[in-house]
Parts: sequence; structure tokens; C-alpha cells
Amino acid sequence: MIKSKIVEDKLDTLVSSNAVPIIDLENCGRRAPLPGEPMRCGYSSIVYKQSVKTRVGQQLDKALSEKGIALLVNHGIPDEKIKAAWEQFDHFLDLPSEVHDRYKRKDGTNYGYVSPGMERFDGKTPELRHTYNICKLDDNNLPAEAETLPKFAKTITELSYEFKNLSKFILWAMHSALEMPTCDFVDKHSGMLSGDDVNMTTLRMIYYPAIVDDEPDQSEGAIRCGAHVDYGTFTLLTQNSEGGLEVQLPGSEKWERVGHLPGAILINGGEILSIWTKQRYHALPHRVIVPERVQIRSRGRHSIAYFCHPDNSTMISPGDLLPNKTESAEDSSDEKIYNAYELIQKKFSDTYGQRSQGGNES
Ligand SMILES: O=C(O)CCC(=O)C(=O)O
Ligand SMILES: [Fe+2]
Repeated sequence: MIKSKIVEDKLDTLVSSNAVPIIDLENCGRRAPLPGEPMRCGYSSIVYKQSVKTRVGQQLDKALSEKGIALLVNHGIPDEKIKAAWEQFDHFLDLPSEVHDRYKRKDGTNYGYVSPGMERFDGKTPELRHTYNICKLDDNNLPAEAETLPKFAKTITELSYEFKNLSKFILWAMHSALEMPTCDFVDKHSGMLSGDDVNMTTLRMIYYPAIVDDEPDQSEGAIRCGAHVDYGTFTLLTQNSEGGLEVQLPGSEKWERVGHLPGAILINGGEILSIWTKQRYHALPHRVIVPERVQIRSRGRHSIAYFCHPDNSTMISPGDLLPNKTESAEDSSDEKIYNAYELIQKKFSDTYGQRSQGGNES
């Protein structure tokens, strides 16, 4: 009896059917620098084992070119730091709406609080989620409510550094897989979290409220997060439960449930990486739907996305990251080349429209 109930409750997902490649990062293969070891492209403080970097690079290359997605395990970000950040975001959301308004995202910038409905990936359907974007690790960008949120800034800053370091490792691993001769690719991301005026990298705290079926506007036609591809180089995503995340794998239009592997971080490629590699790496379409199952949709869901972007001034020329780039540069000579900032601003105007103009929702 009990057994059949469990089987019935089990969701069929990409994770449960082993369709998402799993990559073991071995805590990023960190090792102590050897005495007198030279500076490495500005990242002297962290040194990775070449063997781990090479293996991870090859696995990422296969995963992002064939599936557009992978699960990272042993990534080295402590679970407690992730949970502490969700807790702090809950405290923020519990504060009165006047406080939320003080920190609202304004057009022309990307940091701050985004309330349900401000962001619409399809341009019309409001999204049932609260998010908070962090683009720069200084106090002016983070809520400083000494009385009510004393630990928010410190907790989120610490976690952001963890994601930034993990991203540097991934950039190094990709760099080694794509056999790039110089460290330009990694250096082109050196402004991560120094502010969206130099680099659009963002750590986004996300909370999807529980869906209560008999409340108006809650489930009919609503979406937790509309279908889209991410804009940057890649995205790292952690979630606390299965809660409606779906993807379209390369070559398929079918939406498939991702599922949940506790403790793992998902990586998916973004549009800039896809242009840069002439679509060798896919920008993965994804969305978060209101789950069909009452048990799942009636609980809230937390996630955190770290959007890794190149510096705004980086020219993104198609195929530039491919090993045989001379050939690809020739056949793309008539394509207009944009810098990372121009590519992203176009996306933002599609997603936010005029709704957040001056910080006011319409
Ligand atoms: O919360 C999630 O699972 C996905 C969020 C997402 O795709 C985004 O904010 O771009
Ligand atoms: Fe996304």
C-alpha cells in the first residue's frame, strides 16, 4: 500500500531519469599557490588543479553543447550559506511595502527589488515572484535596515563572493576546454559584481509564493516565471525544492520538468555564450510554471540565480571563442557585432517595458 503511494507521488523529471549530466567539481580542485608562483590573469589568490580544470572543462563542453544544462555537485558553496540567504530574503519580504519601495529596481539600473508583475518575459503575463538583484557588493546596493534586517547585507555579500569564485573556476574550465591561447576570456569577466555600469553580472534572490487556488489571480493563466533564455555567459541556479522549473532541451520544443537534486547547482548557457560560440553552446529556454500538483504548488519555493556576464564593453563577435575562429570570423564578416551592454539592454526593454520606469509599477 505505502509503496504504491510513493511510486504514485514520484515525479517524472529529467533529474529522476538521469537525463541531466552531473559534474563533480571536487570543491573546484583548489590548491595552495606554490612559493613564487606568478600572478594568473589577476586571480592570484585562487589556484586550481590543472587536472580538475581540464576534466570539468571537457564535461561542461559536452553538457552545454549537447544538453545546454548540467548539475554541479561538490561545488564548495556551503548549504548553510544558501539557506541563510533565503532566510534573510524572507525577512526582507516580511517588512512593510514602504520598505520594499525604497529598494525597488529602477530603469537604467538592474539592482534592487522586483515585485510580482514588474517583470514579464513574454511582455504581458505577470510573474508570481519576488526577486532582489544584487550587482555590486557595497552597502549602497543592499538594504541597510539596521533595526529590522541587521544581517541581510553581510549574509548576501558572503554568498555572492562564493558564487563569484565558483564562476571564475567555471570560466577557467571553459577556457581550457575551448583551448583558448590567452586568458582573455576569463579577464573579460573581471568586473563581475563591481556594478552594472561595468558588468551586468547579478546575483538574484528569488521567492515564489505558495499558490492558493481559491485566491483571485493566483493560478488561472498565471506563471511563476515566463519562458526565456538567460542573457549572459552562463547562469548558476540553486533551488530548495521542485517547484515548476522546466526546460526545452536542444532540438526539442517539448517542455520538460527539471526536478531537484538536493545540494546541486544547475548551470545553463546564456545567449551571449551561444553567440560567442556560434551556437556550439546552447542558450537553454526555460520557465517556471505553476505546478499541477497541489502538494507542490501550495508550498513556496526559493531559488537563487547567479547570472555571469562579461564586462559591458566586451565585443561579442560570433564564433570568437571557437578553437578555429579564423574560419568562423570569415563567414560572419557581414554580421553586426554588438558589445555585451547593447545586447542586454535590448533584452531588458523587452522584459520590463515601461513598467518599472521611475521605479513605479503600472
Ligand atoms: O527560479 C528559477 O528556477 C529560474 C529563474 C530564472 O530562470 C531567472 O530568473 O532567469
Ligand atoms: Fe532564467
